[in-house]
Amino acid sequence: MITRAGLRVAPELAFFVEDAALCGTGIDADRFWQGFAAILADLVPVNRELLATREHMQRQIDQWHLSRKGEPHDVCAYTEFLRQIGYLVPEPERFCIDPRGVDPEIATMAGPQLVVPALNARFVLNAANARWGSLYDALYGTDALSGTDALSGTPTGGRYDRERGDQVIAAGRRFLDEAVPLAAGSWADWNGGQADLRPGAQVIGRRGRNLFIRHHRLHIEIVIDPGSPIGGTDKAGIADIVLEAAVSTIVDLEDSIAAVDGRDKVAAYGNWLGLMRGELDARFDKDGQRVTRTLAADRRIAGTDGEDIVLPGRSLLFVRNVGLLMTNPAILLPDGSQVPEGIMDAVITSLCGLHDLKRLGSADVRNSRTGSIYIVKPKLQGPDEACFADRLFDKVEDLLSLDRHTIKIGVMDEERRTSANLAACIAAVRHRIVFINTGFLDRTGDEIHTSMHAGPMVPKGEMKHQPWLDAYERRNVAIGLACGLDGRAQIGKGMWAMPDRMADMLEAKIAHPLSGANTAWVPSPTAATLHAMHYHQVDVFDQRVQIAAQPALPLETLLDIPLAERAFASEDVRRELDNNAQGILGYVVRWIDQGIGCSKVPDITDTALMEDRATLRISSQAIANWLAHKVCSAADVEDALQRMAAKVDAQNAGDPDYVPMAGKLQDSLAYRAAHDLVFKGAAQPSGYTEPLLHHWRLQHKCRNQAERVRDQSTG
Ligand SMILES: CC(=O)SCCNC(=O)CCNC(=O)[C@H](O)C(C)(C)COP(=O)(O)OP(=O)(O)OC[C@H]1O[C@@H](n2cnc3c(N)ncnc32)[C@H](O)[C@@H]1OP(=O)(O)O
Ligand SMILES: O=CC(=O)O
Ligand SMILES: [Mg+2]
Repeated sequence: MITRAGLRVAPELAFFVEDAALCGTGIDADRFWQGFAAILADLVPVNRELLATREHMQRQIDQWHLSRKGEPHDVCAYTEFLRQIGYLVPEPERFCIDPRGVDPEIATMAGPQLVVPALNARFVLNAANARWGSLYDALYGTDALSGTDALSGTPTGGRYDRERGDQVIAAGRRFLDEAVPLAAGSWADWNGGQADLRPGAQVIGRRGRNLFIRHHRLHIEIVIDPGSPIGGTDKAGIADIVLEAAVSTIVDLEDSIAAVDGRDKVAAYGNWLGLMRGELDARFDKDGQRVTRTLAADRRIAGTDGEDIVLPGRSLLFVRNVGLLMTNPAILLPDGSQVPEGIMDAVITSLCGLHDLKRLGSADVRNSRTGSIYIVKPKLQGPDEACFADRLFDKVEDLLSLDRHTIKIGVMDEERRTSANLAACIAAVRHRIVFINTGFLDRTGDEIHTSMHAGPMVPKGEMKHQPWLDAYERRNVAIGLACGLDGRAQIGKGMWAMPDRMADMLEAKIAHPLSGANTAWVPSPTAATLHAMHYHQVDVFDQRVQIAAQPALPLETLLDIPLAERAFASEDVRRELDNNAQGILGYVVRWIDQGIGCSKVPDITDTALMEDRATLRISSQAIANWLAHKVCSAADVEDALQRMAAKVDAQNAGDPDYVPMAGKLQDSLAYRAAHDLVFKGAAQPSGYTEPLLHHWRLQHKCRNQAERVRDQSTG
């Protein structure tokens, strides 16, 4: 560690800050470190107090339930109790948010939001470029059409399947007929000439022969290339239909990555800096070819009125910082304790954002056109924590000489205390808020943890149908609208966590724009392209007029605890335990052994599920809850973990880097991490998985390092 302004800083972080992030900003390194140290001196005690408040409230809630064991749940008394302990705060007076300089992608457009783990430059670049996506590729390469066209699954062979291709082309035409119909006739009969559209959509111009259409503020590019293999088979020469897709993207430093020390943090910050400078690139081999991926250029088109039009080539980028809980050894404070990671993230990701605002990198690539830095803040619990984030961002702005409220905040509504006090949370950041998003995965984990001692919860799969969840989703939109987010900020919905089930997504995820959300999360660029179709089917801004007129669901429904009001058959218990244990092990083994924070983990039926720390929180809390209420015994859980370790080993048999767990469970740090997550789950702060994951990942790094040293010394 090297010393800077009384802080001991990991050398790689100090060098990153001084040799890269500060370069060209005009901020002197000494001034930066002094300012950073002053922020820490001011805010670390507040951060700690807020965490202590969480613990104190949780203990009171636990006590409430324990002292009423066996009694029916009294919602009125419970709500009153939550008010008394300050868990519920008074509703603020009516107000309207007023962030300034918000990009249209956030304020006035409706479209998919992609999330991408920050540590993977190849994916990060792909995400930034996912503003435009080929509809033909998305329909051809997935199971998207299996519902309507009886296309079986995804294509297998490498050769073009003409029959499948024809069905994709027909589906593309159907989409155009529905979204942007011609004044007369069908797109299937269009010959490539002039396109007269029905009111609601406009042809805005051409790029070469390609036609650009605007509808619901989103663009569609009809690619005309009769010389291409696909265009050559088409009477209008249409080679593709390209949709404006991932309107915004979240570059994630939180639940989808494993960053436990200075080295990991610098890798993530480095990718964010590369994006903010417009200079990030990635070189890799794909299908036997060397590929260099860089950021896409904007699309310049000749407008129908003779003026040139520039359409953004890249998704508008947010960066998700971590929350208040974790500390990181990248910086040690004067008292020897670790830096709160969320404070470090705010300072350094904003410093990187300065490169975009000051245009210090590529001259052609810009993120925010309105001069904002967009930070997503996860897992905030209640208005005091939202206030804390506001204060932190004020201080970062002062450190970086930015105008007040340049740094915008996206508030994840994913903890129960935030959902229950959402208007007050929004009020606390009213001058800089640019989104609320229902992160239902974390929210489900918190639902279980908060009421851990109220009784056994319903199985994981039933959570989605519980009254609290409907109340949570609908109240979020209603409160967002009442606080003036319409036209000023995003109201967003959660992740589609089955990346390979695109037909199901097409059927289900239209519910998000229908609910009044102007964005919703998707796991991949392909999913973004397919989900973009929903925003052509639904005019979210019209939809909101009806939603705002509906009566709001009461707070009591939100606070309804999803208790299982029945006994479970032993085979149901076993199935649920197996399912959770398998998901936990499948995810954790990659996290601990390989540092992979988000992956497709096959579930017990071999359906690939996107697993991240939030889904792990649910599975581990679900088992911890059933253990606490003796729905299952410790022996049942041990048995499930052991059997599932063998199953996970088999599922990973093709991975050359995989180290099997079965047969040497106690030697496997990953297995021990999974074991702790369950058996120590009830005692984890807010049921979070980070403390144990970080602990075991650091152990793994130490073990690897020790082995390397031993190998070197033995020659
Ligand atoms: C609760 C929450 O917090 S949700 C938010 C956190 N979750 C996420 O961030 C999930 C983001 N998604 C992902 O990380 C990935 O899609 C995964 C891990 C789920 C699946 O990854 P893989 O198994 O590698 O996907 P798959 O093999 O189907 O596709 C890989 C291709 O798709 C691209 N891709 C997949 N996901 C993404 C993404 N999120 N962003 C950009 N590109 C992506 C890759 O770049 C790759 O293409 P390339 O070869 O041209 O580079
Ligand atoms: O962050 C998203 C969630 O669902 O949790
Ligand atoms: Mg979350």
